[in-house]
Amino acid sequence: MSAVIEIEGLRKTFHSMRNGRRVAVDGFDLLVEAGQVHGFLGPNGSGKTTTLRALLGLVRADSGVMKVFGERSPELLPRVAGRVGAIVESPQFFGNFTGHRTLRLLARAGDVPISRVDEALELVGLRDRGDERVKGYSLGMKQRLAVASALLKDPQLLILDEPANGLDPAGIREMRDLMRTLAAAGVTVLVSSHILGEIQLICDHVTIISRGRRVAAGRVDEVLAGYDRQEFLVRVAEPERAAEVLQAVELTAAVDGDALVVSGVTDPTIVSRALGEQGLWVGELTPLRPDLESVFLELTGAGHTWMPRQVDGSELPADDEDRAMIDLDVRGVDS
Ligand SMILES: Nc1ncnc2c1ncn2[C@@H]1O[C@H](COP(=O)(O)OP(=O)(O)OP(=O)(O)O)[C@@H](O)[C@H]1O
Repeated sequence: MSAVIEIEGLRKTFHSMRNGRRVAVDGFDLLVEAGQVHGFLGPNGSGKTTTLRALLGLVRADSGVMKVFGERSPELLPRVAGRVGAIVESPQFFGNFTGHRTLRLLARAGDVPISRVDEALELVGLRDRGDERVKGYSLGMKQRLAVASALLKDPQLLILDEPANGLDPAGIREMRDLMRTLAAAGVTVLVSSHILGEIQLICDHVTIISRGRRVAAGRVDEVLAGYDRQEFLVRVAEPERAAEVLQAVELTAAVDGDALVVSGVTDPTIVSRALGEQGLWVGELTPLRPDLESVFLELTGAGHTWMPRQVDGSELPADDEDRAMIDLDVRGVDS
């Protein structure tokens, strides 16, 4: 699979009179391969926008190597710019223009055939609303119009910074469907978000950033599997006695309300057999799979004291700040 975006050792420091020196991105790596819908996940202020801006040459990096379609960015980005659509800063549209007119103007300015306007509107599901003024659009429709503007040149790579920000669940669902449509059409998508449920539903790959550093990367299912504690929820009469029975067969069992959470279960029949032999009949035995939310909380240190680590197992340098509570939006997204 060919690399579409490669970032190695990106570092960016901001200096301001008011806040002094602030390291926004600190030796960050990212690899996005062709055909991926890649989630770029991190809490507020973790460095996502700065990374994307540096990649696109909107802000100058201190150090690091960045490539888009194999070309050094930002120096040689113009060579591949025609293959890249990006929305990193929300575009402002004229409210009095229709969606169609807005895109026609952008198409002319970008030397794109006007026939692409209808195609782009169709892709984002605005074909029927293209003749309405933008000021009458919902926030979700405006976001989709922004995506349509990035799709005008029929890009092979689409970079979207927080496309679901501020959207209601219906808007998020529309945005998700749109990204799936684009992926099915062969567009590689990099989408940043701090909404975990969204990334889990939309993306096949994920890179998690915390305080400017990569703390995990890989296929979403593999990242999740790395944090599977082989836990099961067990519903049984007399959960306290059941916990003792399971502890006697060297399982870790904790009473949770009227049920038990048992960890380290390699074979669930061991649980049902051990309990059945003591006359405790299992009413429910459900695997508790980790979701991105719990993995994210572990990796970024909230609520846990162990060190965040990379997917390759290497530890990151100790830094108390990494364990600080983070401003995390754990909104779920209904499918
Ligand atoms: N122009 C700037 N000047 C000074 N500091 C900045 C600037 N841009 C970003 N930062 C700081 O860099 C850090 C990373 O910010 P960034 O916007 O990249 O995070 P983010 O992950 O995109 O956050 P969010 O999810 O809230 O958009 C933050 O501490 C932020 O305050």
